[in-house]
Amino acid sequence: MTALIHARGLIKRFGDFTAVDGIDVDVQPGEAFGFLGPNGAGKSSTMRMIGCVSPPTGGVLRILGMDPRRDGPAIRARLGVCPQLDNLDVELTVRENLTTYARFFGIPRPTARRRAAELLEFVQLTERAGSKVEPLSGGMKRRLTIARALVNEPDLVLLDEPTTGLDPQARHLVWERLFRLKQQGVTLVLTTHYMDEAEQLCDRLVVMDGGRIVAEGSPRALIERHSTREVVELRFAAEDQGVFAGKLAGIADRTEVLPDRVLLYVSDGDDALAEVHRRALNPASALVRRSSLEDVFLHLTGRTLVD
Ligand SMILES: Nc1ncnc2c1ncn2[C@@H]1O[C@H](COP(=O)(O)OP(=O)(O)OP(=O)(O)O)[C@@H](O)[C@H]1O
Repeated sequence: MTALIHARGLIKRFGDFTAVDGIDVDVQPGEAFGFLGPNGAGKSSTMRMIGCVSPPTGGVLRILGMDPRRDGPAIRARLGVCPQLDNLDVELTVRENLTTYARFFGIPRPTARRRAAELLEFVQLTERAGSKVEPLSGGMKRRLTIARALVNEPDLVLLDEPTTGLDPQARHLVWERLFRLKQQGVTLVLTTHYMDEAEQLCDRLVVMDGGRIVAEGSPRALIERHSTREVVELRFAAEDQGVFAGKLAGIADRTEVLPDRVLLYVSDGDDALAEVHRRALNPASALVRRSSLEDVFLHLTGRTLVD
């Protein structure tokens, strides 16, 4: 099977600054693939190269088997792009945003109208079809941007931080729609700094930090490889944090002391918490949870994903 995205040693520099530092990526048809990393990791710079709007400084990049340096327009015609900031046309109605965009791809008017109706139904905006974009909520605008990205029936959909800035309810609605697309076999490539988004949506992902890929795999495989089954999160009064952290030795496979909490990486959280209590340490709060991609990131980089 030919990879829809094939990158080897891909580099993006801005002057002396290297934003993407030699990454290797392959995305197969039907996959939901993610770039997970904190702000500044190089995710958007990578997406912009994949979207053929920013030329690579070095390395190999093939999109849909073509070379962005040579075949940019042909590639772009087969991509659906949902940029980080909504760039909808506020002068137009919701429906017109789709039909006008369809015209850029040379889609005949009747087809554009039919497709717009289907897509508005899909993103649950049919009732707003005739209204202007401005009064829509952030979640509605994002859903419209996703609908717009689907107008040309793309082979590959690129989503740059699809739920950044949305409230939890709006995020879930976007996730639900993206999940539907994934089920339909649409290839999705997304960037995110939300580990729950990556866990929910991505079949496979790369963790990026400082322009490099620091780990690659399915969310489950990454957690199994780089974390323990459970985590105990302990919070102590600020003045006690250092003292207590010293008394936790030997309880966990690994202990992380963060400014606001101590994390114990263990196979059995309840056992570990019982031992904390046996040592007469009284945290202000204690939580046992499963390991997440946040823990993977912390382990690999020594930093939290969202600061
Ligand atoms: N046009 C540019 N000129 C100079 N530096 C840039 C440019 N675009 C991005 N950068 C820098 O490259 C680095 C990576 O940026 P990028 O936007 O790719 O990161 P990101 O992982 O997508 O983070 P974010 O979530 O903030 O978008 C950052 O340090 C950024 O300041």
